[in-house]
Amino acid sequence: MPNVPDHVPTDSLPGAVVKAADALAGAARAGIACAPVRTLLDDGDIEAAYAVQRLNLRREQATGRRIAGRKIGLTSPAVQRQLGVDQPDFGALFADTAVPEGGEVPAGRLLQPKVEAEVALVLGSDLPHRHCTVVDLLRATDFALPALEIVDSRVRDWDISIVDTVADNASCGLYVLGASPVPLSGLNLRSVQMTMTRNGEMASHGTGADCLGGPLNAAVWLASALAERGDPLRAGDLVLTGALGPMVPAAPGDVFHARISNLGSVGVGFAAEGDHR
Ligand SMILES: C[C@H](O)CC(=O)C(=O)O
Repeated sequence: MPNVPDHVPTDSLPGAVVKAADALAGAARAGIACAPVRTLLDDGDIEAAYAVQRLNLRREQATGRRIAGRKIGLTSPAVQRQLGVDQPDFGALFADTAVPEGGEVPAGRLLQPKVEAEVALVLGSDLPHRHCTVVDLLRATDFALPALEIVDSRVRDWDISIVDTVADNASCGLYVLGASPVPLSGLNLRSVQMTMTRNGEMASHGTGADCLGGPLNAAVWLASALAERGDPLRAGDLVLTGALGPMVPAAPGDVFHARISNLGSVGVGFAAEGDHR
């Protein structure tokens, strides 16, 4: 039995949900990816997968970790093709998973990292409406930033279905924010162009429109989905709106830089193997 905090009650949850949550939490703790959890849950049961996600988030919060915002995943056709899924999902971003702009990801911190570039939004007001509109979102957003999300999977070889990735907190790993916040006024996020290099070579590109037709559409979808579940976005939340282009696997020693037009640039490195600072 994996060693997971036992002070979050699980009595009211189906056994399969607890078993899947234990498998993913155990994999994260041991640093050894597990078998897909879709075999434990009913085929395509996305709500059960969100129940798994919520249980493990509650367990982490019970250890003192703080949720700083949300990520949207699987927004771009390129990423959907890479993973064989056809709908967006969401997960939670912990405050302690932020990497400073230009910083380095320590060796061994993640199991199977991949990097993607996206638009981040920071909210100045709550978004409590089940039918959030673009206007609600525009009024609630303080500023945008370029971001790198370093996704990771606790499932062996990224052998994931939508159920696996939702259960696994939408494959969250770490994230990096650019240094200069940009107000939304005058900014057309649909038409921004993203290019990302790995070790100086072009590795991924896309446009704002590649993210569910525009990062604001993705954020509206998220705000409505969370309000519907009674856990709305709040003032101060960070939202990673989803990849603008394909994810790129990261190896020790790699350096990534992304530029998003009108937003700026953001970069991160991966420590060389054996460099466990
Ligand atoms: C598997 C991840 O959710 C991919 C992601 O973060 C994205 O598409 O964005």
